[in-house]
Amino acid sequence: MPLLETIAGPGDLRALSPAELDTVAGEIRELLIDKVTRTGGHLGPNLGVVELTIALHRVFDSPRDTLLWDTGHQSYVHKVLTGRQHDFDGLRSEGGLSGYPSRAESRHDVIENSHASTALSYADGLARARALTGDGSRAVVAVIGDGALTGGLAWEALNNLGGHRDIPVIVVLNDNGRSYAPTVGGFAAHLRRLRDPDPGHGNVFRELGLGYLGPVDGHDIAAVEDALCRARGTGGPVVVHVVTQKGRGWEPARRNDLDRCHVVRAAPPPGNGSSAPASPSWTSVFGAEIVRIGEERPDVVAVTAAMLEPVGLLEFQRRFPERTIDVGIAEQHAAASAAGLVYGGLHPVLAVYATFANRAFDQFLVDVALHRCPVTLVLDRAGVTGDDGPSHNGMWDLTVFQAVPGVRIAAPRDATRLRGLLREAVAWRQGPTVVRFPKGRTGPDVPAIATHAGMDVLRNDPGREVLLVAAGPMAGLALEVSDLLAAEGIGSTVVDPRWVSPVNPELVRAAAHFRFVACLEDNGRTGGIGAAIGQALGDAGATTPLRCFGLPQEFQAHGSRGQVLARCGLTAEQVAAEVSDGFHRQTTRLRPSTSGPFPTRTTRGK
Ligand SMILES: Cc1ncc(C[n+]2csc(CCOP(=O)(O)OP(=O)(O)O)c2C)c(N)n1
Ligand SMILES: CC(=O)[C@@H](O)[C@H](O)COP(=O)(O)O
Ligand SMILES: [Mg+2]
Repeated sequence: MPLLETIAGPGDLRALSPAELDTVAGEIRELLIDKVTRTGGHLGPNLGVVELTIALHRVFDSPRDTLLWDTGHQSYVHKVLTGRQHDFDGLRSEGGLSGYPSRAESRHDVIENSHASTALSYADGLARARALTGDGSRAVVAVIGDGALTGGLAWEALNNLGGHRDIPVIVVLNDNGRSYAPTVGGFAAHLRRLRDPDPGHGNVFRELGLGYLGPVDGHDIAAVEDALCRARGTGGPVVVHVVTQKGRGWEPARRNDLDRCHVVRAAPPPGNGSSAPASPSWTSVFGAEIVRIGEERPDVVAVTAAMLEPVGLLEFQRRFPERTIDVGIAEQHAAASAAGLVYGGLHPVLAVYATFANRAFDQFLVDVALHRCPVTLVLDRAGVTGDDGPSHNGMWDLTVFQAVPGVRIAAPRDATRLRGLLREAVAWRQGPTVVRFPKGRTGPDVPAIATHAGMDVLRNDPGREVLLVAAGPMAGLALEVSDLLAAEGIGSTVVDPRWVSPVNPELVRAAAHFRFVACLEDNGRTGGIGAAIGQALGDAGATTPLRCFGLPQEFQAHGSRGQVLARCGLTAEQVAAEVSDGFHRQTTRLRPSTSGPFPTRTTRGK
């Protein structure tokens, strides 16, 4: 029986000999490689923290002591050691193991979100609380990667931690030299020097008021344990600099110089050798078009926040290395520096995942939009992403960026529209633009039968019964809904605004002529496109009822994109049923009625 089978919880690690610990480490790697290559997930990062996590759980007594994982994508080993080793067949599947820490799964888990650079702030707050409540004997340990440490929020926390030398926090810097690609910037260079110790090493942290221990070989369990015990003994804020190898122990990762298998995709289900040629990914369509634009526009520069390949900028960097900027995991800096790039005469195209743009809202608002900077923000993974869990869904960008004065937001419905709208966005010099598209493949093009005032008409019903407004790739869903409505005798017109914000006044004018309007979007309903259209209809004095179909303003547990959309009522059948019901109720309301909704006279005695 594998020795790992005897590990029901962290306490079982403490009785093992060094040789047995090495055996357990090997068995964990085998488990992760076997399971994650099938389910998909963050295999590289987790193979790099096997020994580190074993050492952490031997030195600290979780959950009495608290282990915080920054970004959380590297917490699989932690899950294996805290009673969940048999749950990995369901990793990232609906109802199965989350790809990130989850309080619902275990009392050993704390930070559930997947947004980088927040754990040190959590640790600072928790340690202060423990000091104030007399709970200071419970250790607070935060594991943060060298990539996450390029995020500004982490330095805000370090500044605070260094300012309170009597509050113990153990910062475990998991330094594998990479985000996806090798980490960038001056601090990354400093870490590289630290990895080759010299007399002056660790002084940055000491200057900041934190202790420094390291560099420690992160694959030597005894050495890591010794450093963690010494760190605990300092009684104050201290950094334990652990040097690890991302993807350690797996040959495909060792050979992968792009990202050490940061994320591996789920193996295709058996017998799924689909013959139909897959359509291109949204990301690849963007990546190819921005290169063509780069050839025509020497003022266009591409900016990434440590995700060059994931956002499709690898070829742009190969072609225009001097016009490609990787700022590290620093979306706020990216947005503010984009304003500087504009002031210097350039047109930045900042490509990030939609959910990560949330943290750059203020810079986009007052550094970019206030100055009417022509920055183009390209939001990949806009809408439901699904298996990466609630903090990864791109369900806030339309809400957040519609609030920015002067911004224009485009939502392409297919590859052809993405190419065209990206060009329109980069050609727009009067202010910021946003182009958003989802994760996955574009699917076939959805042709327009007509265009009107910049909008594409995809289906036209002269009866003016129902108007379906589809934002971006919801066009496909809208056409399916239209078919279902037609089957029950309800005519519908389908329109793709292309530029979804600000609301096209021609859309408002046309909508007022229909008996029922429905808007379909892959964003939260609060402050979404539907809400904006409703506001515009009201402002225009139109009385046409509007139904907004979007994501409920809730955190959506992980699952496939299709499962989450169905959970949110965004299937053709669900939408068509609601539209039909609303339409018929409206029709009933429109019939001349003998009595309004309120009694015409007070009935005596009742
Ligand atoms: C705010 C934010 N931006 C981008 C990402 C995407 N992302 C996830 S992990 C990662 C790299 C993290 O590198 P590091 O912290 O060194 O951890 P490692 O994977 O090397 O263990 C990035 C950029 C994110 N999760 N959060
Ligand atoms: C942890 C993190 O934020 C990224 O690694 C993200 O999970 C990648 O998402 P995709 O798999 O959609 O590229
Ligand atoms: Mg790293």
